[in-house]
Amino acid sequence: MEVLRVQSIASRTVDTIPSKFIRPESERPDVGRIGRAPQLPVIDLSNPDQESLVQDMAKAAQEWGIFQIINHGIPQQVVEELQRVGKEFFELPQVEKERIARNSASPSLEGYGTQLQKDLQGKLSWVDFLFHNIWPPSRINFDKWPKKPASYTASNEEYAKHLQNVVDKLLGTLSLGLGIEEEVLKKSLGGDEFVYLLKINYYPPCPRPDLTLGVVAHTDMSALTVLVPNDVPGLQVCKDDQWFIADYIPNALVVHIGDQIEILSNGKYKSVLHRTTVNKEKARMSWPVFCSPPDECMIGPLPHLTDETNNPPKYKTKSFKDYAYCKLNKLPQ
Ligand SMILES: O=C(O)CCC(=O)C(=O)O
Ligand SMILES: [Fe+2]
Repeated sequence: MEVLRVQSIASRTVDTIPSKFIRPESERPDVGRIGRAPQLPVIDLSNPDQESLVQDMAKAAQEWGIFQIINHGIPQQVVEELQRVGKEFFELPQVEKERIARNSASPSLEGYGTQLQKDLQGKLSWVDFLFHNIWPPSRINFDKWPKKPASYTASNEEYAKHLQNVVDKLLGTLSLGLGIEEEVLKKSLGGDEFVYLLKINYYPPCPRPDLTLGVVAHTDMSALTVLVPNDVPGLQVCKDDQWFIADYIPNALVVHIGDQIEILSNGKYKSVLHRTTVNKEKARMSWPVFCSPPDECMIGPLPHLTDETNNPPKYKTKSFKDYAYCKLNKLPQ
């Protein structure tokens, strides 16, 4: 069955978009009216003063649930390679991309595709994507990795190798920020079985960016997400019930706190509500890596952080697999 991709629709539309992409007025990005974020918190991962690093990151995770990291140790050229090969993949002829299309009948998210979640209004989003795991090796299925360009595999493996150090540092620092031992969050999330799922979002240019959204408002179901953006802005974040346009500084990585860390922290850290807008002239792209516990891992508020009388658990304990099933099917948790 042929699936129509947003990229193909975009290449045929000049000044209108199909009605399936038009969001109800209350959901439109409303770029003219909403505010610009003062600046997403910036965390310097190379800060030698551990105490201030811990405090700054914990504050950002509590107040925003999202921050940018600089001096993260991933060489710029490794990030640029990741971007280059991903962009080249999306610029291939459609038949080439369809070779690794996601099988919509399979429970796996991996592969090239369009629209993942059932939208309650039956609306579509202005984005195509590619999903595949990049870590650990036991979770990698190269059948869903592009064969073109030829350097795709090496560039993604190199990025995954560097990313692990960053993720370990983030988890360690966030643990200390909760007043618990450095290794607790990582251990609770499956330790070395922690799964890194790369997504590439490709938002084609859109003649009516005022009417549609790239990704609709959501929180990530991961534990945390580390994202490389391209140079086209479009991320909006919700803080204290207000939407803001988020600006980020060049070469920073954007870290989202996801649902699993909100749950483990018993709500102290916030899973950020966010969405994306699209651009009239340029393709926007982003490379989030969703870092999540393995399917059978049980996640609930950490016993270190709760007590039945003063601070009872605010969330149920359940396997990540059950959590993900409810989230993707919009069922109560
Ligand atoms: O493109 C972005 O900046 C964010 C994408 C996103 O939120 C997602 O894919 O979950
Ligand atoms: Fe997201």
